[in-house]
Amino acid sequence: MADPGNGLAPDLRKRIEIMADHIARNGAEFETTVKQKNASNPQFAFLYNGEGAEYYQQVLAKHRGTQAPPVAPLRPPAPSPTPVVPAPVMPAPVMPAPAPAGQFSGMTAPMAMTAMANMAMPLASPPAASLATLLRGGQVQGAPPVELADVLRRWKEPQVLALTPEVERQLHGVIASLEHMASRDAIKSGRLWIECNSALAPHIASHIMRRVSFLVTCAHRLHVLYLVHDLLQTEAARKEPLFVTGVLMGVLRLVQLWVDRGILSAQEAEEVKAITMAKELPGVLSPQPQQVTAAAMRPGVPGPSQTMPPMAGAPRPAGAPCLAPYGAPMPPVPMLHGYQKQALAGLQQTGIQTPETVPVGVLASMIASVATPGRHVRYKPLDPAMTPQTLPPMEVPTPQLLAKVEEFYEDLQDEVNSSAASKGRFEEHLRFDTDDPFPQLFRTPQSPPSIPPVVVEALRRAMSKRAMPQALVFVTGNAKKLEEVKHILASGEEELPFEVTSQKVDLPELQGASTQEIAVQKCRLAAEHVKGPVMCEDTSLCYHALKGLPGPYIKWFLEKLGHEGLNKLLAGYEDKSAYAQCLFTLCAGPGKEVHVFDGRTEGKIVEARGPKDFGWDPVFEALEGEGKTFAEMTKEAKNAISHRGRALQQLRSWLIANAASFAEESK
Ligand SMILES: O=P(O)(O)OP(=O)(O)OP(=O)(O)OC[C@H]1O[C@@H](n2cnc3c(O)ncnc32)[C@H](O)[C@@H]1O
Ligand SMILES: [Mg+2]
Repeated sequence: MADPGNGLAPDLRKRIEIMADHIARNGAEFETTVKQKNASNPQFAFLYNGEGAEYYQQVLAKHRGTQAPPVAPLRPPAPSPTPVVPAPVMPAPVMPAPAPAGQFSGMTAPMAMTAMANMAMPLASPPAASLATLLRGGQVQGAPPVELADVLRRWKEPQVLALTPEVERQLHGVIASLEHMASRDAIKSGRLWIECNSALAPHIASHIMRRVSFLVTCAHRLHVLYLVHDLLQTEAARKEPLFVTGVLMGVLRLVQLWVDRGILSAQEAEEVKAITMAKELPGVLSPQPQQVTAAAMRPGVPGPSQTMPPMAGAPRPAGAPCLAPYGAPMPPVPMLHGYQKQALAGLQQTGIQTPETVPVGVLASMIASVATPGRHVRYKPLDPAMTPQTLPPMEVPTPQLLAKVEEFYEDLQDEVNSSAASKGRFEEHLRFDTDDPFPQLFRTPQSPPSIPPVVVEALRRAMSKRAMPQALVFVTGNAKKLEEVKHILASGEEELPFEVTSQKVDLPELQGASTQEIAVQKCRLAAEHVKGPVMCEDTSLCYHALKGLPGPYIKWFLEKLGHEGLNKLLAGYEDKSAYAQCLFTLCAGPGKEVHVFDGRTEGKIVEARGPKDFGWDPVFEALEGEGKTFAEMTKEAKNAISHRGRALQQLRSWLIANAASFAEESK
């Protein structure tokens, strides 16, 4: 039988294998929950018989030691507020829950949970538990409903045990450090501090529990909860990422993690959930404002309207004992269970609820009721190992794409022109207002942005330049030629869309039937030598009287006869006319086609005049040279009419027009 995993993308296979492993270990309810959470997530389509479903069933069956069921098409479960609750599979640990092992055994689960209950504000619902049940806020089938009064009877607040002023001050600092942000560092250093003071764990726990009630903002309370959570997590010595979204979901998931780690029993967790979700606590009276104030003014305890200065201990009343003996009960503090807006002194008069005045549990319930399932996306930091660290290579734009870009801008421009009531109005969009640093263009919503032609042109050039080979090598052994070529390219109106470099190679002086043939052969040799795109140049001086000779062999004639000899060649002829010919050749690489560009300048052979630094320049007087030999002319004047200038102009135009295809050919 074919392996259903074959053909799946490696990351999908991996995802399926991990998921199957987790589901096999955690049971059907876990699977149900994961399915609900990922109903609209295409990455988990295999859960509801999308891509990879067969492989998923196979891996799952292997884990479970069963036969994979046939994959029938299913629809992803629609997120429902009242989903079907499968039978729980996790055995509920025996109560009371064991305190976490390790040095911080003094911080019992009930203590931590009582602290949390204070933060979250109370009340009831059913017992028993599982992750699925908790997350769905549902009730386990057949389980009796939780009696809230009963829960409260069993979950008593622990006694608040006195701390030394110094420890109290330090604890104050730990909690204050979480006021604005539960940063990883703040939580970690808080946990380390608690672990260092593990001998005082029960005292610290009870102080945290009491203080949490008085923290002014819900966020601050939540941050302290994170600290408690971190502590318990570390104690349980197991790390696993949270993957639940939303405030309430986060809290409930936290509770479930504690269940998973044996810190809480499932029963306890369900009770905590009941308390967290409750809008009111039965039979718990709201404290009188003065009680709260009195409690708030207790040594080291900030009042409800006080903010905690970092690392600052509250003043101790004069004459008060510095330190109650460890373990000695402190005077009673008011019960602060339940949703008690009166506890927030100064705010009860307004009747206005703000996030700061609504306790965490109530706020979480509100958010849960308005939040659409699946709308929240859990924040997940990017994993650098899975994130590309460099940009992908830039695609070379094709000529068609470039044409489309230009077309687009043209259309845009047409649109602007036609939508403007008049030309004048359009121009107004482009005008800068002297009082307004921003041009109208960027302010008028009805006018589409106009891209100035100069920008379009620059863009086109930049793009076509990028499309060019890295360098086009001008192969020549003649420094004077190179100098002229550079000069001509630099002074041209249109920039050559690639970078010209040069390489001095003395190629063999070939002979052939025609100047064209010689030039083509030379260029092929050059491309072989450079192993890339090249351009070459061959110059001839052709006497009409001698039927084109010396032509391509002018180099030898010049070397052997000099300027005088070049004149003497025509001594027997009336016709002193000649033309200079330049053949530029271009080749994309070894074995590629050679393109030839032919430039000519008519003139006559005269006695040498002018500087003698470049070939036969002193003896050639161009017809358009106003009586001057090439040697007597300025560089600009010569290049404007020269054989070289003309051939190079043709080459430039061709390359600009065929930039992309030449680049493609040169690959
Ligand atoms: O390496 P390559 O490019 O072949 O350089 P080269 O000096 O060998 O040049 P040619 O084979 O094209 O030979 C042409 C001869 O004409 C000379 N020459 C070329 N262009 C010239 C110009 O514009 N004016 C005067 N003399 C020129 C050049 O110095 C050579 O003696
Ligand atoms: Mg040569």
